[in-house]
Amino acid sequence: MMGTRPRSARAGRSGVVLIVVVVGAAIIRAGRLLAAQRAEPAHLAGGWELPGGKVDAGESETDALIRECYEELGVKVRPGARIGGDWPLGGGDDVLRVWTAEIVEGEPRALEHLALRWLGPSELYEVSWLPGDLPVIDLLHDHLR
Ligand SMILES: Nc1nc2c([nH]c(=O)n2[C@H]2C[C@H](O)[C@@H](COP(=O)(O)OP(=O)(O)OP(=O)(O)O)O2)c(=O)[nH]1
Repeated sequence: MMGTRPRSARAGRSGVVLIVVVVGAAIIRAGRLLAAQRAEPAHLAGGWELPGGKVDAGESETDALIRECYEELGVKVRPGARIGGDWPLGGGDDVLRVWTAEIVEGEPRALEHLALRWLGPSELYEVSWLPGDLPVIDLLHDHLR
């Protein structure tokens, strides 16, 4: 969530499309999905998301997923299957790319989030997901049943 590392966006001259790739981890355990409540920035605070964040320049997407889960949750994860393709974020060219992920070490803690919740299929829509996440959550709903 935090940091000042260079990003993988293609910045620069006019005509070049800027794309920020955000990776998200669908951590599912015993039929429940791990949801995380954002602490910042102010306009997103309180919204719920999949743990993850922006891919750094030169970093693979799955390495970014592993890094973000360690930074945000204090756990080591192993990425699994990709869930869908590019999920559009916020009306621009930014996209969310989601993988299932298995925790191989540690127990998740909210190191950068306000709260964490393990949501079963009947609880999945009890939290206010960030708008861009809703189509992904619909798809993940099928994985939980
Ligand atoms: N991690 C994550 N971000 C999401 C999801 N859905 C969604 O719209 N976003 C948005 C929120 C943010 O605008 C952006 C991710 O930014 P971030 O702040 O988490 O990224 P980062 O960890 O690399 O942090 P930073 O250095 O830019 O502060 O993507 C989601 O499910 N997970």
